[in-house]
Amino acid sequence: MTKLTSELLRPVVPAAALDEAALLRYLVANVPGFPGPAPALSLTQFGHGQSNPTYCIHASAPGGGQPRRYVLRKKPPGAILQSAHAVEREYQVLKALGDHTDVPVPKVYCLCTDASVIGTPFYIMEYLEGIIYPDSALPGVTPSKRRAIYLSTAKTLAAIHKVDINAIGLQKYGRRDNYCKRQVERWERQYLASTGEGKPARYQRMLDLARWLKEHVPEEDSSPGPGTGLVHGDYRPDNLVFHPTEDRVIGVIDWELSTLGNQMCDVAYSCLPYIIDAAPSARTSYGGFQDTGIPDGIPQLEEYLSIYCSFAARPWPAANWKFYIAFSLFRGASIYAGVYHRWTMGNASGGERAKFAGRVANAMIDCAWDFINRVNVLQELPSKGSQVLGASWQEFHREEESSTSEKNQGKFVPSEKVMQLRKKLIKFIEDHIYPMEAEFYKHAQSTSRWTIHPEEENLKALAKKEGLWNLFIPLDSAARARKLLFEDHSQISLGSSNNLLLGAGLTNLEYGYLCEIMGRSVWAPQIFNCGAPDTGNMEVLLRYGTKEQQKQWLVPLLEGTIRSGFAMTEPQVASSDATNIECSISRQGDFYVINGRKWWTSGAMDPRCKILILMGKTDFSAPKHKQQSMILVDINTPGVQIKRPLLVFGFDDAPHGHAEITFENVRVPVTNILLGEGRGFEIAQGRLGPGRLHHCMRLVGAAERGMNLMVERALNRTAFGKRIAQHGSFLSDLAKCRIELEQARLLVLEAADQLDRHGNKKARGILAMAKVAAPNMALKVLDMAMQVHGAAGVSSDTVLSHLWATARTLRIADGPDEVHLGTIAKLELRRARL
Ligand SMILES: Cc1cc2nc3c(=O)[nH]c(=O)nc-3n(C[C@H](O)[C@H](O)[C@H](O)COP(=O)(O)OP(=O)(O)OC[C@H]3O[C@@H](n4cnc5c(N)ncnc54)[C@H](O)[C@@H]3O)c2cc1C
Repeated sequence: MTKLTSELLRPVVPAAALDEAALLRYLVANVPGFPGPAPALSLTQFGHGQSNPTYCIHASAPGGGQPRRYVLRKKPPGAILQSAHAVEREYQVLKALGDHTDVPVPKVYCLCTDASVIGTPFYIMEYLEGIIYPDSALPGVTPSKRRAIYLSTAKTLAAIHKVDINAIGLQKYGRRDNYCKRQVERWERQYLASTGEGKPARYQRMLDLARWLKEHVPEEDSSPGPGTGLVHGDYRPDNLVFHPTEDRVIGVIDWELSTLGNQMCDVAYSCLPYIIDAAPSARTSYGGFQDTGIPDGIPQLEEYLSIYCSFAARPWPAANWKFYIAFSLFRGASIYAGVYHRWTMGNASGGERAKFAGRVANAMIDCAWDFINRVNVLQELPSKGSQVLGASWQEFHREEESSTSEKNQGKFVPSEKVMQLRKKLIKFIEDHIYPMEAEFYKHAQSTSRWTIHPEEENLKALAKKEGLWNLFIPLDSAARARKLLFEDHSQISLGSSNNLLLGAGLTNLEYGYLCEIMGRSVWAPQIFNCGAPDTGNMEVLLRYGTKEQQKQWLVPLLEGTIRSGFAMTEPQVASSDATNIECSISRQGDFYVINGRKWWTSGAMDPRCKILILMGKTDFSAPKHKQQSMILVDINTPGVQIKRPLLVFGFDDAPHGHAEITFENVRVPVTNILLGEGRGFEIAQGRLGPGRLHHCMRLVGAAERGMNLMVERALNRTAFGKRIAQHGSFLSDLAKCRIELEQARLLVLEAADQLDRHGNKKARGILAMAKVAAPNMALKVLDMAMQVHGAAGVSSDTVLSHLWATARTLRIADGPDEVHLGTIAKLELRRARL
């Protein structure tokens, strides 16, 4: 169940009606930009939440036009507990955060402390249209989205906790020391005030719990040191507004309980869904995820915590976890007891649900005692393991990366420019691509599979805007195209808002550090316009295309408005030996006529595919390596027929696909020949060198993703009384995977470096080594990752099986292993003879 902010609005109940005329006068005078001079005003009320009544103001200017919306938040009417419902403090913290930090909060406009206007103080803030998830189990949300929502929740909490309170003027917002001690006393007092004679019944176990907490306050609570600072105080899903389409928090709301203090209380409170389902309802059972099972996609508690710890740079909280959870339950119980008390007096703002709040309060108290009596509440990790968890696996590697680059020495140390691009890429993939993977898969399995998911084009536009576009283009190829296309000052417009169509001026080695990142998701490369076979085809056009060919086909490929295919392989001949190719290209006047059958033309099923580079024979009687030519074929030329999509272990890789295609008397202009008749092999060498290496780079990235998923799984899954990560066999397999991965990565980087320094021909030995090593390594790592995932690993519920299937094809595609091994062996023997 998800709710748009607007869906939470209800008509204002008579008891909550405000003096609209007085309010309007105040708004016109005090809210900058409020529609004036005499706007029409209407009010609705937010139906969720149990604390300060919150209204939506709809204001339209007299002449009509789009009404503007604002949010008004006020103290509840009637007698209220001292220090509760302090809207003035909410306003103060929202203003400080909004003005000085990146913490997502609604903008505040004004604070009215004059109770004569509408009966109580209130403030006005921005209306955020977004999604609120009232149920922590996120029913009706896809698993990948659930995961993204939880990760964003953890990261946003970390962002709040990292705020420098001195820098934003909140140093006097509360005391940082002895927070828990003071809180236990405060909430005990509130509980006593909400229960007892003439009020709802008091539960003795709550008073016992208060005593236990006072006796177990952690040592760290007594000083204002690390781990203290801004505390939200009620950090849970329904106080977060998410972006309508992206899974990120756009507004943290309800700061009523915020103060300075011990931030681990916020963390534990945000973890309560794992312990208890505290939503007030008529239920009698309140088990959290750890009792009822974690909904698919929601990370394990340890992972959620590790993300928080890594982003907030906080140590693993196992030592005092029992206290913090028990405290959160205690505080929750006191809050609910207050809500229930207000309901019995008829002034709870949360409507009918408040009548169940008393029941939930008692369930929280019982749950706290059950938790206290448990032997193990959070995995005590050995110091090294907890370091990894505390920094999260990805962060751990990121830290390693940045410390390496800081030293700025050694052969494979990326430059600052590359590191910046790499960071940007990682962020882009984590923020925009991982969260869409499940959706892309769903689309690729639906009846619309051969169409493009609209979000793919949106993400391409975003990637281009961020300068993450065509990064694969090597310096020398870019230089040639730039010269050809622009030197004569012709009016060729690249038609793009940025000038990055010819890449970022990177060497193959530099691109290696980036291409690897793209390999982590099968959907990523094309979003950065760096997917095969387009990159190889663009490379051919960049290096060998005439000016006219570049204008017609290269420019739209660079723009990403069309896609392309490479048609070499034929079903009837062993195509690993390209001299076998039989497709004929015969000249007839101003045309070439093509006849033949191709298969495995990747990308040709894509509706955006407009151009094929076809390899065939122009002269069957020429010397063996001079018979072949490459020619451009518009896919819509009469005689080109797509016969069927081929499947790779059942994956058809829609919407790009791998096509079987027939060519029957296909006539293309002679100007479509590339470089000249008989020069196909020459081009193939130029195309396949970098292209092959890109596959290897991506395979390193795919393996790294496999490692990542494998480690996360092993840390979170228990078998035979231990985490999988604690079983000896796993540890040695994991270590071996890491060794193989690093070996392959170094080989790939070395090949890229040699390609840059010596060119294709001289680097062919090391290129062949990388081409054999990378897929075999990736297969081993991904296989191990699948093994650790058990049945889930071979299903389509994780990305592993698809990554594995793709890696397996690369022991064949772009030349089978045996051919590359032959190249390596020949060079070895030749060296021995010298
Ligand atoms: C997913 C995928 C995508 C592809 N995309 C494209 C594409 O876009 N365009 C395109 O043109 N092609 C593409 N291909 C085809 C691919 O390039 C060929 O499959 C590959 O070149 C091998 O050719 P073949 O299938 O005819 O195998 P064959 O040449 O028949 O070889 C079969 C086997 O024979 C053995 N063998 C071959 N040579 C030797 C040797 N010298 N020594 C010892 N053993 C040997 C190897 O075990 C080899 O696997 C793709 C293939 C796949 C699986």
